[in-house]
Amino acid sequence: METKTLAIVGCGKLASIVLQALDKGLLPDYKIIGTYSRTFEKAQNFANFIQQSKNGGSCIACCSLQDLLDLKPDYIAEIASPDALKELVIPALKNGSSIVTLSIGGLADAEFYELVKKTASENRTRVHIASGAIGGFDVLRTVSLMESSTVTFDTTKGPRPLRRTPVYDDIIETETRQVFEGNAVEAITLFPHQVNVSVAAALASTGPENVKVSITSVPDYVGDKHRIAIKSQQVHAVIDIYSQTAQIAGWSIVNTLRNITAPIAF
Ligand SMILES: NC(=O)C1=CN([C@@H]2O[C@H](COP(=O)(O)OP(=O)(O)OC[C@H]3O[C@@H](n4cnc5c(N)ncnc54)[C@H](OP(=O)(O)O)[C@@H]3O)[C@@H](O)[C@H]2O)C=CC1
Ligand SMILES: O=C([O-])CC(=O)C(=O)O
Repeated sequence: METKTLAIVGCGKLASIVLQALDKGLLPDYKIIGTYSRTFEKAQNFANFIQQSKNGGSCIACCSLQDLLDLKPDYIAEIASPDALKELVIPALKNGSSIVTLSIGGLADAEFYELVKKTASENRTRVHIASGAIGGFDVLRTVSLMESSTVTFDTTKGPRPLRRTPVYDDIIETETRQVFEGNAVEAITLFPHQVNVSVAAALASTGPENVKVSITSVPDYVGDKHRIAIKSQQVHAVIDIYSQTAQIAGWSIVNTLRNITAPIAF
């Protein structure tokens, strides 16, 4: 397999897992040639780490998204935010770069999603939706091909990640409450950093407008628990995933990158 060039957009907590994977030799088919983040110093720290890693090489810290695009990477790992994905996805695909993304919420709008599909297809590029903190996209997509289905997405969280959101109320520090019920488009609009997973599951199945999402807050709850249920005439599947931290999401970027170049793909 020919080596692919990779650039990272968003040099935060989860992106640092990609660097760990590089350093451990888990990304042998990639050269990370560029980094970009809202705060230049973070992009610089990432680039320095990559240059010093025994499995790294020359890597440029970029001052702007355009500088990163000018490097013409084969792949861009977007690990920043749904707004960053919205900003970069069309120019990147037109530039010949495929995207691996964690901020799937940026694709919740149906019209924008169609434009992304069309742009990728016209430019022979692709968008890879990382499984993030969930899984089961294979079942969701397969059942959706077979027959019509209904899909629900239920999340349990502690009050802490909800503190700076519109649904926050002191009561959730001491009492269990359902704090949100709506579809996946409404969910990601209210919680842009919390429910990318619901948009991902929805895009894999019946669509963000059609998946019913609920969020329940439980006092002192640590981590996130997600239950995805798909029900059709022939199949009923329930996917339950608990994770204590969001690290699984960072590792899912690594897994997606490895799958892209692997002789056997899952
Ligand atoms: N699908 C999933 O399961 C999950 C998805 N996520 C997504 O992954 C993203 C990253 O999470 P995490 O690493 O924990 O977050 P962090 O806040 O630790 O890292 C995000 C980084 O991206 C940078 N950034 C934010 N917006 C932009 C932008 N517009 N352009 C360039 N850089 C930007 C930040 O800025 P700065 O450089 O100023 O620090 C920061 O360094 C989340 O925002 C969320 O969208 C998160 C968890 C699970
Ligand atoms: O970490 C999680 O469980 C989910 C999350 O933040 C997201 O989907 O944005």
